[in-house]
Amino acid sequence: MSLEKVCIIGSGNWGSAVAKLIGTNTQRHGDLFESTVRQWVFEEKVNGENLTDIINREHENVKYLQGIKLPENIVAVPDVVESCKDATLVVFVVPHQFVRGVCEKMKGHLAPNARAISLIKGLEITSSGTRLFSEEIERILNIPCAALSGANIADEVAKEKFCESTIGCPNIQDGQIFHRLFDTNYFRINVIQDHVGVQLCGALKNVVAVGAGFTDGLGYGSNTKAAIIRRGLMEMRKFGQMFFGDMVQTETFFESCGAADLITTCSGGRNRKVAEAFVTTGKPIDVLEKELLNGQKLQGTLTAAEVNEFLSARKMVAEFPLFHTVYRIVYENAPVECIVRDI
Ligand SMILES: NC(=O)c1ccc[n+]([C@@H]2O[C@H](COP(=O)([O-])OP(=O)(O)OC[C@H]3O[C@@H](n4cnc5c(N)ncnc54)[C@H](O)[C@@H]3O)[C@@H](O)[C@H]2O)c1
Ligand SMILES: O=P(O)(O)OC[C@H](O)CO
Repeated sequence: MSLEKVCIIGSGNWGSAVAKLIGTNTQRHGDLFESTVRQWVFEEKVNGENLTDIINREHENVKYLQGIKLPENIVAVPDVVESCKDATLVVFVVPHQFVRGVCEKMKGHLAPNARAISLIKGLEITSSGTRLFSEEIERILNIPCAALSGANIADEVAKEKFCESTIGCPNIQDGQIFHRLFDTNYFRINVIQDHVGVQLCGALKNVVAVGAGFTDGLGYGSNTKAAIIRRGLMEMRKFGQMFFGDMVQTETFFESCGAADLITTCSGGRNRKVAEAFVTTGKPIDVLEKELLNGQKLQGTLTAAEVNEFLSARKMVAEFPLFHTVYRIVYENAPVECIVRDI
């Protein structure tokens, strides 16, 4: 049996933490994976030097995951085609707004038996419909795509603080391979078959996190946060039931990708942090994203707009008061107090 050749598409905060996991596991499971893992890095200058050169020399992504050493078998590559050439396992971990452009460039360069896994927390949503990123990747690259999502703040995972994560993979054999690619004693994976539910949870929790950040900005306490989390969970499940029907299992909301991710993202995530600052400083979201995140990308406000466009087109915003209120506060100058008054 030939060894799986892994590539990672993306190198932000999560992409870098995941590179550490994957680099360790490809060395540990030499019976299954080639050791060398190429990682596509969106090239940029850091102190006048290419980020890829720094990563390959220092074995550290000094911009997106400072202070964490990456295994030496992780090789940063600035050209996306070169990074994915003949890969059999492709890990997608880019902010959701960049997925389509990157996939288009990769067409025709993967191994014929390639499979992918999406770690992206977002949905491709327009007024005409909603598409999961696994579907988008399958459509463009014509390969099957699983999903991984969980209560996983990148900095904590990189510091090896115990957590869990969920892989949704319809193909049981591929699920076992992805399990070996990601699972460690501090990053425990549960594999389920519901890759649709896993991705819905990962995308929609970001909108809830923005709402939770608003309540922090208002100085409300844990009880309010718990109410936002509970309402958010209900709307996430309702969204799944209404638009994906039997493809989403209720049990998935009890996995790490569901309730657990809501708790962590509403406590320690970037969406929460920027939303809190939106209330306390009065600055626009895009300004705060630049000031507070050092190049990292906010997903929740964009997803709030996309979800709202989708629901509006179906005249269904009233059925999702939390999602709609987050949208109104960010994009329509609704008073931030609406986050409790209108849900
Ligand atoms: N950071 C976390 O804790 C975390 C945890 C779990 C899941 N996620 C999800 O993982 C996905 C990736 O997030 P991240 O945290 O790795 O990224 P990030 O927000 O930290 O970094 C942004 C990345 O986008 C790249 N970029 C900037 N402009 C680009 C362009 N025009 N084209 C392509 N790439 C460009 C940057 O180089 C950088 O690598 C997101 O969907 C996120 O929700 C993040
Ligand atoms: O920092 P956030 O808000 O993008 O959330 C990070 C992870 O998704 C938490 O699991």
